[in-house]
Amino acid sequence: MTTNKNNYLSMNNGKKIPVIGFGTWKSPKNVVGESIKQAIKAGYRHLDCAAIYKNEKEVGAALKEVFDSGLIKREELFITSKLWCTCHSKENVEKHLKITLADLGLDYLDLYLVHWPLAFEYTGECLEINPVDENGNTKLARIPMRQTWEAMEKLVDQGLVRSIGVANCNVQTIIDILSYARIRPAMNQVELNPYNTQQRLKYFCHLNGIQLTAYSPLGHGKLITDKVVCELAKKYNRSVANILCRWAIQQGFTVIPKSVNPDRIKDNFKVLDFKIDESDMSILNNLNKNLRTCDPDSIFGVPIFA
Ligand SMILES: NC(=O)C1=CN([C@@H]2O[C@H](COP(=O)(O)OP(=O)(O)OC[C@H]3O[C@@H](n4cnc5c(N)ncnc54)[C@H](OP(=O)(O)O)[C@@H]3O)[C@@H](O)[C@H]2O)C=CC1
Ligand SMILES: O=C1CO[C@H](CO)[C@@H](O)[C@@H]1O
Repeated sequence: MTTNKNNYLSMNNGKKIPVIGFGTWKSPKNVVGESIKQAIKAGYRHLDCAAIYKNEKEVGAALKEVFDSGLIKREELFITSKLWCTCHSKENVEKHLKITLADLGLDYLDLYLVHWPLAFEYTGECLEINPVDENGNTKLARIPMRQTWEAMEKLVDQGLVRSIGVANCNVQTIIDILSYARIRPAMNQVELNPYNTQQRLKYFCHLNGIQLTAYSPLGHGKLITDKVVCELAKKYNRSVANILCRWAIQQGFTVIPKSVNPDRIKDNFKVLDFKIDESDMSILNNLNKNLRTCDPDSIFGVPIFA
């Protein structure tokens, strides 16, 4: 087994999160388990899951195998999951965390995130991405973020989750949460890559002690063919994915590339043993075009970043 060379970042509650994690969105049910096992063997100690990815049962089966085989202990892993937008009411927050825990076969999560600062009508235990009315408009629910956040805080009190945070939050939404939070968000997981550098959000989160996780670090695959990044990959004798993940780590973010390909899973982890020069970091930052792969306007018809 590969030696665990994970580096960690400290969150505002003193808990540590490995800087390199493993994404699971769009990992099909029949391969996600194998990819989780390969990731753990390659050295990943941080797994990024979500109820809406609809593969948590399969992730859980793989975790059971690795725990039962003695390959790794539960406490050596940092496991994140996320509350979907249809489950924001105070009753549903605890109910759906417990469904996620049962699916993953765990008795606690290291980090539970509110997946979007958006509340949709409840669709029952079978989650829908966005329930729509007869005109195709997303059915929003009148549930203030404060209700959801207070329910998230209770999960920490009960010992069901070690840390809580948010995803896809802009500066304004975080200011709102900080105005009533008893437990401050430890993490904001957002789209971060050289096409979407989010400098203002980075500055704000840093000032307020909130760590950032870079999701879609490869631009959901789109950045892999970028000419500038390909040139830098040649210069450093690294893969394009390595350059992109290293860019995120050097900004102080945790990063969660996804792959179901065994060679890429191994390669994407090799980002802790080289450094990109400051001048090349600037070249990467200059690629910014505020491009969002996960644009809530196109996914849900709700332009929350406008
Ligand atoms: N909080 C949120 O709202 C969101 C969270 N996320 C999280 O972030 C994770 C990562 O983001 P994601 O959008 O999946 O996209 P990534 O930016 O990680 O890119 C994944 C894509 O790149 C391919 N790929 C992976 N490694 C390589 C490589 N070394 N060379 C070439 N191609 C590669 C993958 O294909 P293959 O599998 O075939 O290798 C896949 O198509 C998600 O899986 C999820 O866990 C993502 C979006 C939103
Ligand atoms: O994590 C994510 C990926 O899948 C979801 C559903 O399509 C996205 O909305 C979300 O941001």
